[in-house]
Amino acid sequence: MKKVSKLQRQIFTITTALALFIILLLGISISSILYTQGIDGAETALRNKNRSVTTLILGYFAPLRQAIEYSTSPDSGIDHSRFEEHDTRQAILNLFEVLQKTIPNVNYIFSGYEDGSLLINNYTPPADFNAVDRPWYQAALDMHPLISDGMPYQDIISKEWLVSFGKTLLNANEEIIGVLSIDAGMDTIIEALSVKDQHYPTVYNYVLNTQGMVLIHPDEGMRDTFHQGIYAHLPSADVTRGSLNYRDEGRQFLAHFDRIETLGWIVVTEVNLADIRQPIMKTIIFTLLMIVTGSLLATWLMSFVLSRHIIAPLKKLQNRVQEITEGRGDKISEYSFPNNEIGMISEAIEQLTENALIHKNVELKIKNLQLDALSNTDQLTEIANRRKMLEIIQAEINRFDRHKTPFSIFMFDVDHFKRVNDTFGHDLGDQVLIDIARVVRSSIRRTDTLGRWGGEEFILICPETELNTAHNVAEKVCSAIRHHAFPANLSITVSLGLSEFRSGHTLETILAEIDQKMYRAKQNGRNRIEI
Ligand SMILES: Nc1nc2c(ncn2[C@@H]2O[C@H](COP(=O)(O)OP(=O)(O)OP(=O)(O)O)[C@@H](O)[C@H]2O)c(=O)[nH]1
Repeated sequence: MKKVSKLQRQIFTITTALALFIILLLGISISSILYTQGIDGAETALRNKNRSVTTLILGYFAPLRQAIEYSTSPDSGIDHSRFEEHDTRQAILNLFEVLQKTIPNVNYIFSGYEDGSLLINNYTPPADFNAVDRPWYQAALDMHPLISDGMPYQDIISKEWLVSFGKTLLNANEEIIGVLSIDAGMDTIIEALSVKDQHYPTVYNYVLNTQGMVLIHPDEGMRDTFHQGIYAHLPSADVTRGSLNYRDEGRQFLAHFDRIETLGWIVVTEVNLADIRQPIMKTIIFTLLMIVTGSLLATWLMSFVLSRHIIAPLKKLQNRVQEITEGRGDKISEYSFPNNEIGMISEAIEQLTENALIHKNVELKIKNLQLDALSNTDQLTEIANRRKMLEIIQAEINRFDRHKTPFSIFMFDVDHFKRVNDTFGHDLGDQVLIDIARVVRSSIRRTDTLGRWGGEEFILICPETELNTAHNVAEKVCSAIRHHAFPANLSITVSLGLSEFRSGHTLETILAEIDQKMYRAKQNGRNRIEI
């Protein structure tokens, strides 16, 4: 698995935190908007439903009420005070028949009189029938001189739901002589009340009378009961319609009501709030899920894009700098930095690193050279030391082995040097050794190498030099020392052993040989050359 970089993790954490913050803000505002919209929508649906049901009821009963008004008024041409006369009775029955046929939904139209008699077509009342005792008669008396409220009731025989309206009949002296009433079928109204709303199927309608008694309700059990829940929350009678929110038996309801004054009905359209909340909550949860998914996807996409455009070049830069610092800087990088600020900065850093490294390398080379010089040079005389001389001799031996190039080696030791030290001190002794090195170097070829072998012993190597020539060089060296003006007018001589390297010699044997020759020169009186 690809390792996630620290920067990548930081970008991811920041963008995710930002996304969660946005989700929280969006979530709160969208939830509250959706909730308010949902409730508003339900309220509008309740209002519209209620309006349509009320309009239907009004439209349904209007012709019935007109028929009552007409039949009880002098316009009908009937004098009801003469109801006992045969012709009048016949005229009344004829009028009833016409109205029954022409007005839809009319079941019966009839009139009852003070004497208990009833005028009606196609109906035979029971033997003990007394019109004055019937509820419709009483209702009309109660509402005199207006038409009584619509009073729903169930027919005893057919079990059909009916509604009746009535109005008092008056004589010339404006005295009540009877009641004219219409019975109408309620099927159309009950059907209209029970039609479900397409968007809010749990919405239902019912009808109360002005005293809060349930006249019509989809739940049969509620009929003729007092609806305390809503009645307690209904505003005063002068408010004809409106919305209300009430709690009943632990449940909360949203309702819209409309008073139909001519009928004495209150048409209520309501819904249990829990039924409305459920789809709203579903919509909110679905929307929130979409927001969360969308925001997180956008965040991850943003992290990915940022990674591509920021982290990838930085990672490349990191690798490139590492390559350079590990000495693999000459490797051609397959990656080209992007053409933006990051790319420019990356290239600048790459260049800086390269320059810094080149500078460091130069410094290192100088230091190495200095170190090399120090390890190969004698501190006092500044000529090659024993280690370096061994290297040079070995190189000459190798050349000899390959090309048979001749070379000679000298070893010389300062005579009675101890006395110099003892007499003039160590510092002066040092100065003598420095002078010897300088004098000898100036009297030999550039290709010859002088080195200090240790103490007051020196060694000289002369490449491409045979014994005879080497002997001359030795003479020249000894003479130069002898004639040099040393401090304190000291007269310095050396004893010198000299050999030409020949086949059969090795590094060890040639060194041993010249050492012995030098020793012999000492033995033979010093200030001399032994070949
Ligand atoms: N000042 C000085 N003295 C040195 C140095 N290296 C060796 N010596 C001295 O050189 C002297 C060498 O003495 P010896 O080995 O007895 O030889 P010599 O006195 O030169 O006598 P012969 O070699 O027999 O002629 C010693 O006193 C060393 O201390 C140096 O770097 N500086």
